[in-house]
Amino acid sequence: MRTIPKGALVVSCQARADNPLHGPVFMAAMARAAEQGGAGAIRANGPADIAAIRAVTGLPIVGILKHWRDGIPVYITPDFASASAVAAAGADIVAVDATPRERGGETLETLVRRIRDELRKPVFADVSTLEEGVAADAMGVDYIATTLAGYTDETASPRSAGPDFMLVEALARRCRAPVVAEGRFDTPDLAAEALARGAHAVVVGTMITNPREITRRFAAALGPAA
Ligand SMILES: CC(=O)N[C@H](C=O)[C@@H](O)[C@H](O)[C@H](O)COP(=O)(O)O
Repeated sequence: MRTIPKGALVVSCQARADNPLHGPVFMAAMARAAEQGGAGAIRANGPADIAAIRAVTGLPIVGILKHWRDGIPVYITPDFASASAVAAAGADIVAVDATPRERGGETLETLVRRIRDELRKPVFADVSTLEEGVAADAMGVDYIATTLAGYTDETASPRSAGPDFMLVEALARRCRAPVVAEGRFDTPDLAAEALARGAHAVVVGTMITNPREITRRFAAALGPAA
């Protein structure tokens, strides 16, 4: 069974439908580039991308299925059907939103149990607070990640510009499961600092796999061209 190695850089290869790099061909190429650059695992969204990435790499894949529904805040692998699709596509580990928000399906506890017992996959819990991480830990998840810090009503204001190091540290102190730092790790130094503060691994998405957003940041820094 593939697991996330200690100290690994996990590269998130995701591109939404409005992104010119959307689609399995581009995401598989991103994953190959990430592997060649030294990634220890890949995070990917949706069965098509996951299957294409599975075909080109032996790295562990943390799979999710983003599913937006009107009026329901939880969109990262919200239910067992999504988790099953992610596992069937070849993910080694299934990541789920582990906040206590309305999820429009089975309870988080049931979802975690079914992924472990029926799909026989480790569960990667995306949380936004220490309390959520501690609760997920008690449910027996295999990894706890800071993915949603800054993206829930409770944590969005004020959303810090950088990563939530306080949460990484607090989770690492309190939880049995390894803690993965994720969200706004925009420089190599920030990623290295996460490990020093107790993270088991670090997920980096935007700053490695989203050239449109990287370009925006450079363009904004330069200001309008004459
Ligand atoms: C909040 C949410 O939906 N996060 C998503 C989770 O899969 C992705 O859109 C992020 O890119 C990923 O977490 C990596 O973070 P960053 O791109 O900041 O390095």
